[in-house]
Amino acid sequence: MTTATRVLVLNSGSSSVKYQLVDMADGTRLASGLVERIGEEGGVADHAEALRQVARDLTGKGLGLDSPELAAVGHRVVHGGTRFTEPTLITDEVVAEIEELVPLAPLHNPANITGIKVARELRPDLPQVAVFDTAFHATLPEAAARYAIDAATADRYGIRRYGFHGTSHAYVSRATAALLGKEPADVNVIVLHLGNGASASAVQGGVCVDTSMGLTPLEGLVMGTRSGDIDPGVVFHLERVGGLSADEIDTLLNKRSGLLGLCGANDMREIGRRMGEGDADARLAFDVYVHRLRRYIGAFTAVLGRVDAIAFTAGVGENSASVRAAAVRDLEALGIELDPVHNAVRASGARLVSAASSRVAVAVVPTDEEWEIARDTYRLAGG
Ligand SMILES: Nc1ncnc2c1ncn2[C@@H]1O[C@H](COP(=O)(O)OP(=O)(O)O)[C@@H](O)[C@H]1O
Ligand SMILES: CC(=O)OP(=O)(O)O
Ligand SMILES: [Mg+2]
Repeated sequence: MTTATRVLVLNSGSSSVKYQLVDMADGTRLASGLVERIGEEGGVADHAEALRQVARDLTGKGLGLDSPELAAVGHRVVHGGTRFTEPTLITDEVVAEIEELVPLAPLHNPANITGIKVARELRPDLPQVAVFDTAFHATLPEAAARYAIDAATADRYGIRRYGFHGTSHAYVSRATAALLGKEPADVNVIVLHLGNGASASAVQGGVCVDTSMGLTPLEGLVMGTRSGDIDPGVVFHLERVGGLSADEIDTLLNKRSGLLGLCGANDMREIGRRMGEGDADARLAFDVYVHRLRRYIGAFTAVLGRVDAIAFTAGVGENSASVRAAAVRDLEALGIELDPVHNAVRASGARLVSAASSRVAVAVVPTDEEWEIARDTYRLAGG
C-alpha cells in the first residue's frame, strides 16, 4: 500500500482560483496553477466551473483528484471570525459556520465555500481542512484588537480587528528569522504583504501583536482597488450628500479605490511605466501608496519597541525595488538603511537588501501561502 502524502491546496479568491499540489513527504511541488477572470468576459462562468477546470488540469497532468496518494485537501478561508482560530477539519457544521461569516467577508468567503463544496463532492472520503487568514492574528492583544466604539454594540455585532493574510504573515515572519539565522522567538519583524490586497503586521517573537487590516480586508494600506484607511465620516458624507447606498459605497471603496481610483491602474508595473513617462496621476498614486506604508512602518516600530527586520513580500513587495526604496528612504534615525545595489538586484529567493551598517535588517522574502496551508492541513489531517 502507498502512503498518502499529497495535499491539494485550493485558494479561491474573489476572481481567481489558485491551486498547488504538494508532496509533504519531501516538500515537492507537483503541480500548481491558476484559473483567472472568473465571471468576467473571456473567463469561466463561476467558481464551481473554475474548480472543475482545476480538477481537469490535474487529471491532464496525470495527477487527478482520484489519486490514492492524495491525503487531504486544504482550503484557504479568509474570515474565521472569533469562532475559528486554528486550522479546522471541515464538517457540514463547519461549512455552515463559515457561511454565517459571509457578511464579514462578502468578497471572499462565498468563493472559499464553493471551493469546499466542490472538493467535498469530488472526494467525500478525504479529510478537508479550512485554514483561516484570520487565525495568525488571534493573538492580538485587546488594546490592538478593539475599536474604540460602544462596547455593547461592538460585542453584539462582532466588531473588532481580525486581520487577514495570516498564512503569509506567519510564513514570512518565520522565513525572515531563518534568513537572520535566528529562532522566530528571538526576532521582532514588521511584515509588509504588498499584493493586490495589502497588509502590514507586527510580529514579536513569532506572535502577531498588531496588523493593519480590521473587521474586513478593507482597512489599512492603500491597495490595488481598496482605499485602506479613510475617515469613516467619508461614508456618511457619501450617503447623505452623495446619495449613495451602502452597497454602492462598499463597491466604491473595495473595487474602485486604491491605486485604481487614484490613477486608473491597479498594477504597480503599469504605474512604474507611466511615472517614467511623466504621468502626474500615476506619480500621485505611487506617493499616496508609499506615504501610507511609511506611516505603518513608523507605527509598528513604536508597537514593537525593538525592530530586528522589515520584510517585503507578495507581488509588489517582492518585485518593486522602487516601492521598497521609497518606503524606507531617510529612515536612518530609525536604524533603517537600504543597500541600493542589493535592492535593485532581481532575484527569486529570500535575501537581505539592507546596508551592512543597518541596525534593522531589510529583507525581501517571497511568500508561500499555499505551502503554509499545505503544512497546516497535513499536520491536522495527513501525517
Ligand atoms: N515586476 C513587478 N514590479 C512591480 N510590481 C509587480 C511586479 N510583478 C508583480 N507586481 C505587482 O504585484 C501585484 C500582484 O501581487 P500578488 O501578490 O500576485 O497579488 P494577489 O495574490 O493579491 O492577487 C500586481 O498588481 C502588480 O502590481
Ligand atoms: C484578505 C485579502 O485581502 O486577500 P486578497 O489579497 O487575496 O484579496
Ligand atoms: Mg495574494
